[in-house]
Amino acid sequence: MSTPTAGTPLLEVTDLAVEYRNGRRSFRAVQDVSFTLEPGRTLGLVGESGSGKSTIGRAILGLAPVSSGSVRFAGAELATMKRAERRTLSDRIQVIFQDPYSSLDITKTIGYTLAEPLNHHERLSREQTLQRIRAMVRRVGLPEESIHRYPAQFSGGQRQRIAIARALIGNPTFVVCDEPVSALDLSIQAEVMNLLAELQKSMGLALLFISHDLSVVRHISDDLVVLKDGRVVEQGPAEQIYANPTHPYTQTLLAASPVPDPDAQAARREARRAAAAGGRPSIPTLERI
Ligand SMILES: Nc1ncnc2c1ncn2[C@@H]1O[C@H](COP(=O)(O)OP(=O)(O)OP(=O)(O)O)[C@@H](O)[C@H]1O
Repeated sequence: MSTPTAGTPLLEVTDLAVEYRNGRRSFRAVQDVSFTLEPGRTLGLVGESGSGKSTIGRAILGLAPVSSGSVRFAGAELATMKRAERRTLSDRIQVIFQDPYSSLDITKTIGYTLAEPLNHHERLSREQTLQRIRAMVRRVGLPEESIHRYPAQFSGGQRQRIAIARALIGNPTFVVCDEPVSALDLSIQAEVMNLLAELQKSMGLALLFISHDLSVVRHISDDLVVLKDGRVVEQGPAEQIYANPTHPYTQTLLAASPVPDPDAQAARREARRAAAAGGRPSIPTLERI
């Protein structure tokens, strides 16, 4: 499998349709969805509850039934890929879910949880494994001694940091982030989003960032796909869509975004200046802007 270079899509979703079957009944949750994601970029996938966002994320991960269309990752067709072959990609494709408990084994120490992906894919000595784990734990802003503790001994925000560490320790190129901050308090959401934005940049990750909340994806997304009832209603560069949403549904979603706050607006202007100067803006606060 080739490694794409900048300008070449890492992920190419074309005319995707997903149909859930329950006995003789079937339900088409997603149809005619197409988008691309280049290495090192972030695509925000937004829409109301039930619009099909998680279904698309799961289809990419091989967890939802693709009925037609194509999902290509680094040139390989994922939609029809056998499970064993897909497993070989698990060091390159990772996922962060809303609820960190779903990706953390509560009976295992954090050190054990972080060692697992490394043991699967890399031949490291015990000392090298420990070094990688300690470095990753520090990188997500937790003390090194965290590796001896269990998930229940951490707050929700800290647990999400651990889930992020687990997803990233094997150096993936692409991460599906499915509502990763929705279950967290607003102030903690900002911290975790800043962490994700920093790691995305420093590790050159491509992110598919799923959220029902436009204000959450605003600062991190290069491009946006807006979904309604399983179909794309609008897509393009994020700044363009935020500045000039053309579809009434996007306008409604944006209008439903909470009322601007003067401090947050000033912070946003500052962030735009930073972006224009060449850097990706940090996310100063995630109050509803
Ligand atoms: N396993 C399933 N079987 C049948 N229908 C499903 C299944 N999973 C999801 N659906 C339906 O597919 C539609 C899209 O669901 P999906 O979870 O993808 O939406 P979403 O935009 O991620 O919403 P939410 O944020 O609430 O999860 C919904 O109508 C949902 O009820």
